[in-house]
Amino acid sequence: SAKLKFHTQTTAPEKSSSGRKVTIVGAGQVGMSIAFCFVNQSITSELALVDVMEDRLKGELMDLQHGLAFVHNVKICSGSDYALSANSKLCIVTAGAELREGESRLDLVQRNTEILKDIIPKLVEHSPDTILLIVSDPVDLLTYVAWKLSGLPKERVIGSGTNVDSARFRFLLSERFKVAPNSIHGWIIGEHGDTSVPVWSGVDVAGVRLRDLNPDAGMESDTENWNDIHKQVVQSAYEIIRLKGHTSWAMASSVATLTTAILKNTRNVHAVSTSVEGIHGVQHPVFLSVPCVLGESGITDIIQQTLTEDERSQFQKSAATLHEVQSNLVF
Ligand SMILES: COc1ncc(-c2ccc3c(Nc4cccc(C(=O)O)c4)c(C(N)=O)cnc3c2)c(OC)n1
Repeated sequence: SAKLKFHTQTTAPEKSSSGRKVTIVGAGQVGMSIAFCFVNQSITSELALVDVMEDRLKGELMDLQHGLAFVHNVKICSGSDYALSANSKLCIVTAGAELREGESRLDLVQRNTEILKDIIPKLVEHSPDTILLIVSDPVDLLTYVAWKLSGLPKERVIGSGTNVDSARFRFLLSERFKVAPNSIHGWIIGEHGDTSVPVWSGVDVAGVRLRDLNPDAGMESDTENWNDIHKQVVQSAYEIIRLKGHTSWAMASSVATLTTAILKNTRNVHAVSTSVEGIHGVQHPVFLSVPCVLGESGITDIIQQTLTEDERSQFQKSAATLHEVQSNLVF
């Protein structure tokens, strides 16, 4: 059969992986949006898609591969065998049960804990040096569960946390400031979702602090109602799910940025979920989002922000709630 003739130039064996291989577990809306983002932004040249639904995976693989002629090449493999994830620098976990009618978040976290009990040990078995990035919800609790199940050092178990919340915050601020979202510093920390904490004292554009323009910004007394923006951030996930059924694009762009920081060791600072024991007076081993420096070894440093008494107490209240739920988890 017709075969290209090579003048082979090296006797070196083909390397087991590029050192920047990424595995995505979960071929749902979020997992595949991340994969599509990776292929189009050339985030990595080696991608493994792992899930239990083999037919779905095969279709997604074929559809992604058929677009490779238009972008930088990516070696993509897929299947239900976790050996496909071997030698991954980063494993992104988007798998998980969807909230069912009448189910509470606690029920969901127990079901998803069961699922992580199957997934995490297999990922670590095939990539003992990997970094885990947990996206499944409730992300702060599931990142703690993944850390306990993996046995990895805490700097290598990261939750997507409030990275998307902070991006939504910066987008909504950009609509009022009339400048681009990536020109605005704005941090949402703590628990991803309902009880996240906006750090209003940290909102600035080119060093011009919102609190210097409006000392009441973020307070109930604020006549300009800046706090409505945080309320919109909390509501937006529910609103998007009501309107389109799920969220995907912002999370995919967020994960692509976090992955780039890790693969390229950029030391960019992102709001992601990490162990905050000893931070802002938290005594328990819980995972919440704070500004973290991301590099090739995972979370190398946490930026110590100065919080107001109110921000600090909100943060500690979230920590106490997560600690309570964690103590009821069976795994
Ligand atoms: C002990 O052996 C074993 N084997 C497989 C699983 C398991 C169960 C559900 C999984 C899973 N979720 C899933 C699969 C099927 C149904 C549901 C659901 O929400 O009903 C959720 C996913 C995913 N992509 O969301 C990915 N992997 C899974 C893996 C498992 O979970 C406890 N245990």
